[in-house]
Amino acid sequence: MTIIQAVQLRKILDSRGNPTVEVDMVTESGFGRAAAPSGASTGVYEAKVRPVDEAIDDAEQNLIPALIGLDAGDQAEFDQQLRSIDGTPDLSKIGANIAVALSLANAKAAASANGMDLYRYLGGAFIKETPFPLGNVIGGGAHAVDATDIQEFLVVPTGASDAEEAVFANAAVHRKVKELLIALGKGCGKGDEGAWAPHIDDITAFETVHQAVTAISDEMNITISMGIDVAASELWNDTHYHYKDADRTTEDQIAYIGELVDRYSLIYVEDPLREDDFEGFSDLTEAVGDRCLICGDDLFVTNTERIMQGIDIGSANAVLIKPNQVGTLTDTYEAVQMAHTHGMDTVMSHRSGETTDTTIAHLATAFGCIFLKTGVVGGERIAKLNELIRIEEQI
Ligand SMILES: O=C(O)[C@@H](CO)OP(=O)(O)O
Ligand SMILES: [Mg+2]
Repeated sequence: MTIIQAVQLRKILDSRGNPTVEVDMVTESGFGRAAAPSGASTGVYEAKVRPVDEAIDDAEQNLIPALIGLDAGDQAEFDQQLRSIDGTPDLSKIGANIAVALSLANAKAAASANGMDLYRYLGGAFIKETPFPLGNVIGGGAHAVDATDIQEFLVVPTGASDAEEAVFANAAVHRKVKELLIALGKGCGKGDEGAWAPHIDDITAFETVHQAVTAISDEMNITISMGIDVAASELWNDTHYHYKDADRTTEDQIAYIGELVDRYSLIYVEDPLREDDFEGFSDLTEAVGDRCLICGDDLFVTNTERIMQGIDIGSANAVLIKPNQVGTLTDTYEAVQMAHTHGMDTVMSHRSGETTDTTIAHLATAFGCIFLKTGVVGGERIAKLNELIRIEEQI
């Protein structure tokens, strides 16, 4: 049923118009398709992507033949094969883009051969809830030109009764933000992930999102909370965090983020400090971790060794999970397990360069992540949000 019979690789478009890899995997009675996403604000410790054309050529000659005949139902063995054929710690030989597309397609082929949806196949019989969507409504940083310094101003309807209501609440906030920006004379286009990308300072962005959240909370009668992804490595210039209106030392940055958490009741802060500053993260978590999730993205890069380093000194209370940062589903699963075992929450996340692949909605549900971070609008974002709604309907 699950013996791999054929694997096809192809180059497809991603949401930024760049090429990416898609894999079709066929087993005796199953089919799985998955595509690799890509980041703009990538962490330096992420697994390494290879240029698509050469990576596909190389894989067709040197990798795919070794995968034919393997059992897609044995995910750990499949991923181990990828790792041993690659032979590098960062998957730079076969390319993490090839690896992640193969690894996810393998799981989907196995699920399909078993006549199951991926979330059920991976999550088992006791899965009974989906995560809530966490989406950015204003953004800048590496995702838009001339917009905010902070990369993502996020919202999550923590008081919604289910994920479907939450998805629509986020969309309503996104619409309200547009209205408020136009009223400010700051009407604008969107960044890579569908968030508004106005030419405003960060505090104006906070105030605008806060106003939008308050209005929609009242209208829908649910609590909607705010969060941010600072993507601080992008602001760091060796000595300071460089904002358009200020330079902040690490101490200043920790104090500033702490103030923002209290001023805007932020429940989620991702990458408040640069990707090597485990200690700075720990100081911030100590200060506000009782009321806010401090989440490591570039800090942890979905890598168990780095997550363990953070656990040892209390760097964070949440881990961002991006399968393509680490390259295989087995490694992704182990990262989630390590986080949960140590009392940390996990947030499954899209990348800024995406396709209409919906796999992360299934993974987030199967793995018990608290949030699915995947934008609010835009075809490649709503593909995942709509899949979340379908999954919720089934469980
Ligand atoms: O920083 C992030 O969390 C991601 C997704 O929002 O951005 P990118 O994919 O560009 O790394
Ligand atoms: Mg991030």
